[in-house]
Amino acid sequence: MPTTAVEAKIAPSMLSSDFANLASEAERMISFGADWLHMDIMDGYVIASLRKHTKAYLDCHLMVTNPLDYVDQLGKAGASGFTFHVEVSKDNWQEIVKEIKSKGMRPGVALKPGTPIEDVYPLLEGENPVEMVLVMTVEPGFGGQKFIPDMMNKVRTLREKYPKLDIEVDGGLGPSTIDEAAAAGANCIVAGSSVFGDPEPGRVISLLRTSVSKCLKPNFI
Ligand SMILES: O=C(CO)[C@H](O)[C@H](O)COP(=O)(O)O
Ligand SMILES: [Fe+2]
Repeated sequence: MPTTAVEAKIAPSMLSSDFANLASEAERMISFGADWLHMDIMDGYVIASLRKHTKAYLDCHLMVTNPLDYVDQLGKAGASGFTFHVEVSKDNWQEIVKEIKSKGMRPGVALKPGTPIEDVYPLLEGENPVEMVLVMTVEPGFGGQKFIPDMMNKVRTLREKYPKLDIEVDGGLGPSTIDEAAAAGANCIVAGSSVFGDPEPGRVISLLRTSVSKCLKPNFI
């Protein structure tokens, strides 16, 4: 299990950015105080082209059926975190995690709203555990959907069991939903439309961070 302190990580989802200006959009978010850039992946070309322009942590969320097919490609493209879905990796997650680590990336596992939290427990135990769990708070697919508050039960359960784990939430996060997610124990926050759609993205990033930081209990450290 991870032993480092749990920290707030704010990750604007580049799915909501202006794709024609990806490099300057990334630079803009980092200058506004973003910690990570969240990349929703269909293939690795976008990662490779953005990597040429930024040193930022590229937090890649693989919404694909065969994650193993993407490990080598994303490793070469310069991905930082590689988060695959538990629903498509029940039989080969150990091999996927090993491959991710061998390419120098950080493994994470995501689960869809209909998937029980117990399904990720095996991936957090043993010799080669994942280092982050991404609790989807909308159905994967596109930005701008409504946050599903029931998912906070999963976050709470996970935080109680794993005080030092990075727990990421993704979908519908913004000023009106962050307090609920932070109170449940989420520390990595993906936010697309709420950040890119605001005239002051830096203000939203800072608000998200403040909410998470307030809830980081001493026992998480
Ligand atoms: O994984 C995703 C969609 O499947 C995106 O990361 C997510 O939609 C972020 O966008 P928003 O904050 O607008 O909901
Ligand atoms: Fe995502």
